[in-house]
Amino acid sequence: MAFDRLIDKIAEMQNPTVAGLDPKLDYVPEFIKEECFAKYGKTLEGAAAALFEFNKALIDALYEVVPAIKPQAAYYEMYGWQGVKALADTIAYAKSKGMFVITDGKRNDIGTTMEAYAAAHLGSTTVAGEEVEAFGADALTVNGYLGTDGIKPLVNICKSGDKGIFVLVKTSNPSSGELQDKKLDDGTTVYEQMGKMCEEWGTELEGKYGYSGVGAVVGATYPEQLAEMRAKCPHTFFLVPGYGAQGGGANDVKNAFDENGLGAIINSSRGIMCAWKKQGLTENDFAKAAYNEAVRMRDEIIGCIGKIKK
Ligand SMILES: O=C(O)c1cc(=O)[nH]c(=O)n1[C@@H]1O[C@H](COP(=O)(O)O)[C@@H](O)[C@H]1O
Repeated sequence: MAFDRLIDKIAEMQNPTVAGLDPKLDYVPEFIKEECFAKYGKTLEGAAAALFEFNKALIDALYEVVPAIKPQAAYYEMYGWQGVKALADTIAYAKSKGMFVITDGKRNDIGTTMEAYAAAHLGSTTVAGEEVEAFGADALTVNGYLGTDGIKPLVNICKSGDKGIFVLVKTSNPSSGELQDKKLDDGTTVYEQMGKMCEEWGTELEGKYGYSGVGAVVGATYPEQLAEMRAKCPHTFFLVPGYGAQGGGANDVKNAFDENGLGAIINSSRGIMCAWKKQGLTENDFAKAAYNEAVRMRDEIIGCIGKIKK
């Protein structure tokens, strides 16, 4: 099961974090952009080449200390098909370095269309009888608010292809409570209900460490809800965004973990990509700064939760 592989890497590295690769062109240092624009012009192709060079340098700096990356698809799609190719190339490169890849697409649709998304991001696509992998991530973020029809196709592919999903449960953004905190007739909240559905969907994808292949997204910006959901969803592995740039710290995310330090992976995107700004370094040292920040983040979280035990 895919999250068993992720847990193995987390425990081996003693690092429950994921580096978010959300590379706006503004974050890419001038020297990389100049090289790429000289080669391809100030075009989508030039921009996409710059994103990939930036990502490659970050992956090279991080892969020995950070178990996973999470590229958010929007930052690639905004540069057209050339950007989407940079996403595919980034996924392939991270996998070649042994990293676990979570594509952040927050996808959802009705059953048949969801099957197409599932094939695109986690499974394979049939071309004239040949099975071809399209993006090939290990896991995908999804929106479960269309219900079981939108999740079932993913569960099937996760089962056959050793993949996982993270379903949005309690998101990190300020207005997430407008809908997710609403109380239902039985007194529970909408996000609680979604957590319960993750537990149910996950029964088909049991893992050896007690966590299923159906994970949940719960934001670092809501530490109380993190604790509540950790207790209520004992088989659901959490992806926790909101650390760093959105204000979350180690104390806010510690509730996401179980007594063995398992059960969650904490994301930081801008905090890692733009770390040089806070370290008195120049943008040319962005990769070194990203490494420093990844190590600091790891040490801060491990300092709070203790050694990770499988
Ligand atoms: O699914 C996500 O990853 C996600 C869910 C959520 O509730 N909040 C959230 O910030 N994210 C993503 O996590 C990343 C956070 O980025 P930083 O705030 O720069 O660390 C972005 O890619 C967001 O799209």
